[in-house]
Amino acid sequence: MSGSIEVRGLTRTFLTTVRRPGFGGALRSLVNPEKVTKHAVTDITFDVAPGELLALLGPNGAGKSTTIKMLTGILTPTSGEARVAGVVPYEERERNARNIGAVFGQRTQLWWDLPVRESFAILRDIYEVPKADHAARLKEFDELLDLSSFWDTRVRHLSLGQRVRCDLAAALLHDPPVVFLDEPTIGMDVVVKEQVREFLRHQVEERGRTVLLTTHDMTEVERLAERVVLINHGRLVLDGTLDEIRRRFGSTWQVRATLADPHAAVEPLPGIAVLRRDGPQVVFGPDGSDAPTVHQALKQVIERYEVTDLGIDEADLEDVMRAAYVQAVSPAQFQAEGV
Ligand SMILES: Nc1ncnc2c1ncn2[C@@H]1O[C@H](COP(=O)(O)OP(=O)(O)OP(=O)(O)O)[C@@H](O)[C@H]1O
Repeated sequence: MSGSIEVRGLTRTFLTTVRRPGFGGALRSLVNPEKVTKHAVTDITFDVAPGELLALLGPNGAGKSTTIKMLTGILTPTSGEARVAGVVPYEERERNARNIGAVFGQRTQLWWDLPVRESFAILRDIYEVPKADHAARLKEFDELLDLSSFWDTRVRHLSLGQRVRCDLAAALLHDPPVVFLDEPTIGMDVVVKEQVREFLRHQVEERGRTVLLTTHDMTEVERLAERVVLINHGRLVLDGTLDEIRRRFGSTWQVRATLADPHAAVEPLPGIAVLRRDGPQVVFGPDGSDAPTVHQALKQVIERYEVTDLGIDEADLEDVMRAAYVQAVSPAQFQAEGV
């Protein structure tokens, strides 16, 4: 089954009541409530290919969770449409549920008062997973997530990291082609975070699952995603690979090379300027909007010059994304420029 995600002009508004200040205001709101329309997600279009992991990024309140809720069938869009593994999620909720796994890092979907293993058994029955398949998957998940040391514990007594690992396993026990993860590693320590990332990488690379992930953790994005979609105030402002985004917004890399021949002539390379030269020490930097990524620049420098030592300084992804948020004010402009 193809695990693609197709999103076309997806829009969701909420009608909310404004509370007027003070006691008199509260009374007036009761008698004559003032309604305002909140635009949570506006005209969002993107695709996720089968077997791809896409990071959906944006500041607090940007509309990430609302988007995921529409794709998991929890919310119906105001307009636009979406297909997940060929199914319109909010029209065929049950069919969609069989095709997807979902983990919301902030809350569990397991039975709070049951030992985890019993929750797994209930899910096996709900999804009608054959016993042998269920056992094989649990074994695989245990090897990757180390669950057996606590899966006889009630969910309410698990630590956050243990609970989310169980949530991940529970979400994948029925072998869905598409997985939605809304801040799965929030609040975890670095060791558990890394374990979860390794697990996710395995699910994408070895099992071919399609993953849509939201996170505020740029290390996570760097480790897991090749492509990101950035939304701000409910609108898509950027859709591109990390390389493209780094090239466009992270133009602060430098390559420091020590030449074998201190007198060698040094010239600029395509998209690469010579920033400084001091004997054998040469510092290269990006030149213009078509500058290569730092890794491509490194390759060009090594191919062109004989060097005895190399170093790189690169803007970290956090800086790059900050620049992207600030600059991506006009979605039309960036789409026109093909970013
Ligand atoms: N049920 C609702 N009723 C009214 N407004 C809502 C509702 N759900 C979300 N919103 C509003 O829609 C906007 C988008 O919210 P959403 O939760 O999708 O953002 P988010 O990008 O997931 O944020 P965060 O990173 O903080 O989780 C926010 O302004 C939020 O207040």
